[in-house]
Amino acid sequence: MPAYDNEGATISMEDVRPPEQGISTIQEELQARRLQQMKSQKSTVTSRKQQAVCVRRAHKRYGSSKNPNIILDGLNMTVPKGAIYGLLGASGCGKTTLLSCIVGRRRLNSGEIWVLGGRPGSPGSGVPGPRIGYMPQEIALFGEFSIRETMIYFGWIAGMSTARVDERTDFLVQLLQLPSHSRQVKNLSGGQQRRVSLAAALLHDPELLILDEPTVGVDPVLRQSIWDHLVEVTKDKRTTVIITTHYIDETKQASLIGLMRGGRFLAEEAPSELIRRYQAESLEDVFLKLSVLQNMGKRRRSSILAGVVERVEIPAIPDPTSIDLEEAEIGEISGEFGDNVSMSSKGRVVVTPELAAPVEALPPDDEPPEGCLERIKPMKWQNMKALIWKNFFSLARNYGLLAFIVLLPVSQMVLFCLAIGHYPVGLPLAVVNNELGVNNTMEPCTYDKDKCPQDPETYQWNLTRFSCQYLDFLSKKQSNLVPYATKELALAAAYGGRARAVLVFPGNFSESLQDRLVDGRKAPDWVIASSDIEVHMDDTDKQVEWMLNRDLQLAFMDAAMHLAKVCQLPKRLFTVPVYFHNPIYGLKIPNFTDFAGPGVILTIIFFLAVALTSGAMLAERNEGILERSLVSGITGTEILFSHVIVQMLVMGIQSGVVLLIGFVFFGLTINGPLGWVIFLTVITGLCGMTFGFVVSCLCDTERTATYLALGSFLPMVLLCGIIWPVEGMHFILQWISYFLPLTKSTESLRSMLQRGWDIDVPTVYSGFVSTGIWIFLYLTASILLIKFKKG
Ligand SMILES: Nc1ncnc2c1ncn2[C@@H]1O[C@H](COP(=O)(O)OP(=O)(O)OP(=O)(O)O)[C@@H](O)[C@H]1O
Repeated sequence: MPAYDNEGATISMEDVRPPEQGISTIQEELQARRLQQMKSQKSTVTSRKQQAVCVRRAHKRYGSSKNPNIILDGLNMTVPKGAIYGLLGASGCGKTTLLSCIVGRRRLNSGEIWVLGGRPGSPGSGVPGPRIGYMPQEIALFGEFSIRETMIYFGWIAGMSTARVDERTDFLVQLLQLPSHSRQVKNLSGGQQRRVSLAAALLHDPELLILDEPTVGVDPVLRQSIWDHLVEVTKDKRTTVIITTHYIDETKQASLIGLMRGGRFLAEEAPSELIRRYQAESLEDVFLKLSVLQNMGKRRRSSILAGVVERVEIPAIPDPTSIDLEEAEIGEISGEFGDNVSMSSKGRVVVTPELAAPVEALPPDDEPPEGCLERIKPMKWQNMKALIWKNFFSLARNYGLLAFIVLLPVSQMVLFCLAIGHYPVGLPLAVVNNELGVNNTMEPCTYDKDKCPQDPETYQWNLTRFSCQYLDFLSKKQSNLVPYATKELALAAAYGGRARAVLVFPGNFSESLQDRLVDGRKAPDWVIASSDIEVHMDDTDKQVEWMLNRDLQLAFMDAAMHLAKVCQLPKRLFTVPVYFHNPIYGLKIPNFTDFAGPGVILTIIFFLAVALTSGAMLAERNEGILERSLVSGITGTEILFSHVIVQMLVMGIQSGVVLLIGFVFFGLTINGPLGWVIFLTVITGLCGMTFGFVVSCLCDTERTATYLALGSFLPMVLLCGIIWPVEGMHFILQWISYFLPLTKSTESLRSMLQRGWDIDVPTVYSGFVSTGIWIFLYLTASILLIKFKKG
């Protein structure tokens, strides 16, 4: 009767026992079941709640439903209170997955789990929480912490006083032969680190100890003393232990052994029972026999098996009425062991009578399903204290990170202030000045600066070499004027990339200009044409083209004003009749650094916070520390808020550094309220931090987090009005831009810094409001992701 078939490689345990014995045992068993059904039963749920751990019909798969990787396939497990339960199985068979479902960190796809009388994760169950001591497979410790600090962290979470932690630490250091408590975890050997991890699980004397391979890298003597300790703590039945190990023989001291294979238990028996049934000398022998069965491959017949396993019995049911009815129906032990062999048996789960716990007060029944918000638990002071302390010390001990925190914003701000927004100077301009004659490149372009070309008596004008006057003023803005003999040569230089613009002055430029200005009505077209400066520009670089254009026009205005001045005429007589007064806000000479400064400051603070926070969170998660903390009873909300508190300090330092460099050292304009400027900068950092939380919750690895952070960086910089006004974007992008976290805050900061506006102006306060909303959204998203993104 194969209950589990693996590609036709099923070997039933019925195949390996004498047929008459198999039949009689089954008949007895069926009769016992019928009897049991007729007897009055304890409630199934109540009996399950009285076990330390009870798993029923557990199904768990990874991957999509189309391509599932089934890990638990209808698994049943019963761990009585006070037992040491050895969970064995081939590597990758799902032991860790089962344990993380038990501690409430992963959810089953279907099935039920009771842990210490409650459902993991349900209110009042205490699981996850200090009722459990969990040692995960990874080291899951802070490398920078000493042994004592590690114990203080986990002890505080478990609600212990520091004095009690010290007392227990002394005991555990001795028991587990650890070095001095002041040694940093990162400087310990792998085996020592595992023992510290075990000590952290044992520290608070939990009701249920879940130890995932605690004896890896531990010498046999110490391994024995660990087992002795486990036996000791389970003596009074207050503590239950579930332990996974690859050292099979050490589990002979366990009360029960669960052999996992193919998503179910192959056997769940007392070790002595297994040894008896397989008539083996030791557990190693039992497994050796099973391994031989495995090696025999896909052959079904018991003739082969019989040679190896002389006689295999179905375990008797110690007391059929002691097992709940539903369990009896599904209590078939089935599964496989090894790669090719699967076995099934009508065996019973052995519940050793002496291990059955006395009836005691049980946690309240599970409450009806709650809404998302109700599931977010309030923060506990003891947990916050431990987390803030841990975050602060992790930071303070990491000198490289500290240097990064301070030096990165410094270098970025210095680079921005030095590199961005300044006027391009020294651009090569090709000048063909035909006013100087054929030898125009040789002849010095001079003019009498103080002489008015108008005769003071006759008022006749005699304007000469105005081109030189113009070039003199132009050279104050752009000094790299290169003379060329002909227009063709100058254009060739521009086409060859050796000149950014070509200026050509006609031969009679000054004369024609004079005719045009003095009596424009009589000026023929050729006079108008030859009074123009001919300009050919390389427009590839728009920024350069605009600045050059402005210089060329301003140089003419300056030269004309100078002419008016020396002739004692009204200063603006010859200028374009459009007069620009001092700007209402901002500087008369446009400064791109001032325009981009606010956006760049906020971008630096925002993305540094994203990088730091997501990096810290992912490191914590990938090293297993986050998981372990969550199992210890810390909530996602507490983790996030503790990071917020410590990162606020970092944010304060970074904001101070960035603002100091920008405003004090590089003199960026600051006309507005400094307090609000600092506050906006800090809350933008906070917003970045919360975005970092979302990134770290969404991504599983640092690499994907980096991609996501980088992927959001460029759109943010492009669309938030940092380097280009939002009004100049496509109207759809303008809409998108208004919904991005840095748009409103950049505009707000710019208005405070350059316009000097205060918080009561809508443009200013909308930046604060928008940032606040984003913080709330990001924080809520991360809390929900931490809460619900399991397994
Ligand atoms: N997060 C995950 N996503 C997808 N597959 C996973 C995930 N975690 C584990 N698995 C797969 O589930 C299977 C069971 O893994 P698990 O870690 O539970 O095994 P295990 O019995 O504890 O192994 P070992 O003894 O080597 O620690 C493995 O095939 C593993 O690759």
